[in-house]
Amino acid sequence: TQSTRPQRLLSAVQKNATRGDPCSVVKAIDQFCRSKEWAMNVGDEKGCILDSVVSEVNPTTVLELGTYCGYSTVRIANLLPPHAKLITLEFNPDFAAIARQVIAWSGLEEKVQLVEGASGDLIPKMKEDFGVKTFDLVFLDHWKDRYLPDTKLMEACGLLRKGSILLADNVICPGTPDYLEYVRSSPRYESQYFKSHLEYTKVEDGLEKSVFLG
Ligand SMILES: O=C(NC/C=C/[C@H]1OC[C@H](O)[C@@H]1O)c1cc([N+](=O)[O-])cc(O)c1O
Ligand SMILES: [Mg+2]
Repeated sequence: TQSTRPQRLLSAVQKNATRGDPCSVVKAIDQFCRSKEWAMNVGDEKGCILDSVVSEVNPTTVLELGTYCGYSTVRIANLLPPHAKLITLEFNPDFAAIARQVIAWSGLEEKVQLVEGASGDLIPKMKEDFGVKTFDLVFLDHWKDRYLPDTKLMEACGLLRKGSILLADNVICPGTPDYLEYVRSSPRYESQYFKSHLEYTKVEDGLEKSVFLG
């Protein structure tokens, strides 16, 4: 039976990265995606912008929407302070299974809670089932047409506080026009665009950082 791209990505991590070394896991995935097969990880260029935002926010509670193979999960978790936690939601069980192994290889499983399911179903359960009050940082990287409805849902569920940061991938490519319009025009957000490129390509893409003003 044929292997899948996520399975081949995991094999590359297990072959080329050192167990317990998150940076070597990130490097191995980027090398695989540049030299072997493109995959929809945030990548090294946008990854540096992600790192700088995570370091600046220094969050205690982080939500990631769209785990895929766990690349950005590892990047974020690697920068978290000791008792901080990252909850990452993934709809696709095959992706989730690969991501668990990538996260384990990096040695960061203590900081990460990967939950399988649809963001629209799981977000309303964050307070009661996951003991979350509010999120300091949310990284949006799942279905592009879910960014806006899920943002409105987080607002409605009281999961954002004054100063909570939303960081959204792919606001240009594949693009999230309704989300971008919302965070840039709403008086409840202060937004900033970080111009970059679609992972492993020369195509323009970027990250949108939005501060919730309460
Ligand atoms: O669809 C993208 N991400 C959403 C992922 C969707 C899939 O993973 C989460 C969900 O379970 C679904 O199975 C995407 C697509 C491109 N792209 O260039 O097509 C680039 C990116 O960075 C992306 O995050
Ligand atoms: Mg993306």
